[in-house]
Amino acid sequence: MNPYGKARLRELLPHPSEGANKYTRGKLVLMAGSAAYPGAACLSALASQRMGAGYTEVITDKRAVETVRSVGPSLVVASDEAWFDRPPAVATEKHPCAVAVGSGFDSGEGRTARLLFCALEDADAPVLVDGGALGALASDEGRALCKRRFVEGRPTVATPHGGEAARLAKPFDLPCDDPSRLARSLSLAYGMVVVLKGPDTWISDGDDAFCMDEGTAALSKAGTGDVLAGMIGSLLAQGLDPLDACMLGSTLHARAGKMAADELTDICVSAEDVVRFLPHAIRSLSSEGGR
Ligand SMILES: NC(=O)C1=CN([C@@H]2O[C@H](COP(=O)(O)OP(=O)(O)OC[C@H]3O[C@@H](n4cnc5c(N)ncnc54)[C@H](OP(=O)(O)O)[C@@H]3O)[C@@H](O)[C@H]2O)[C@@H](O)CC1
Ligand SMILES: Nc1ncnc2c1ncn2[C@@H]1O[C@H](COP(=O)(O)OP(=O)(O)O)[C@@H](O)[C@H]1O
Repeated sequence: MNPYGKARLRELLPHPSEGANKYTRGKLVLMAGSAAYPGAACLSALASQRMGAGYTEVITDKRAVETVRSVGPSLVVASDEAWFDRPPAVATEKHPCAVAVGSGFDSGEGRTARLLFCALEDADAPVLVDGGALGALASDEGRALCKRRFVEGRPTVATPHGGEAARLAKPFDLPCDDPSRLARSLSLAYGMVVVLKGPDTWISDGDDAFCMDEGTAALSKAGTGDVLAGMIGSLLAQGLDPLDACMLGSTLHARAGKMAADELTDICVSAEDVVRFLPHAIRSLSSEGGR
């Protein structure tokens, strides 16, 4: 039975406590964007802020810095050149944090694997892997680092679409015809929580596989996956358990897409609209009755 009914999801909403400050609410270090795809970093960062993280710091290619800065003055933005000299992200009970890496990365660039491996190796905090970094996760070194994080109890989450999931499945020769089975087998093979995106989204921690089927084809537009990565990263940064963060983030993303389509038509919805309608999705979940 799926325990993620309305009541459970409502309980997971990360309302700030009375005495909260931006650090106690959680910091997402978002390693995203490239010269080719600066927009993905913008979408993920705006989604992270809307989803409640107290502090969203974007680490991006130096050629994308100004673009990302221009979408939101409250974003803290830095070039990835200084990344390797920084102290690693460490999550504590007082100051939760998470790292999201890969949305808008260019899989053809050498920096992609370097940044991913550095995040997987150093971060003593949940790490979400998305987009252009998923190919490097499937490499020998990526798989070994992921397994090590699992053994050490450091959570990793991956958010592949069907094409990216097939790349992750290849080194293990996993069959890709059944999404529920694929989400579960990828989770077990890598030691991570998997969000396998598609018309239905399958979420697995290796033990269970849950279907999130509240989406709409209006979401099938470039950038909506970058928004989802920012939302789930933000929830991880606020200290939610990885499976809870994936279920709540995916459901709110689907509902925001539906509410946007109700107002704008299923033709017109863009990734930016999903971010814009997120508050409506949160308000509707907060006020809904029922289990
Ligand atoms: N505004 C921006 O900056 C944006 C930046 N973005 C960034 O771009 C980077 C590259 O990401 P990407 O998804 O565009 O390309 P890639 O990883 O090569 O996969 C595409 C190939 O996989 C296959 N495929 C199979 N199933 C599939 C499915 N369900 N959904 C989609 N594809 C599926 C399909 O092949 P087919 O099966 O059709 O032969 C297809 O040819 C990444 O970092 C991302 O974050 C984007 O988010 C857009 C907005
Ligand atoms: N037909 C569909 N019905 C419901 N949701 C969909 C559909 N097509 C795509 N989506 C959702 O839209 C998002 C697309 O993510 P992704 O493929 O990574 O796009 P991008 O890389 O362009 O950001 C996912 O959350 C996916 O579940």
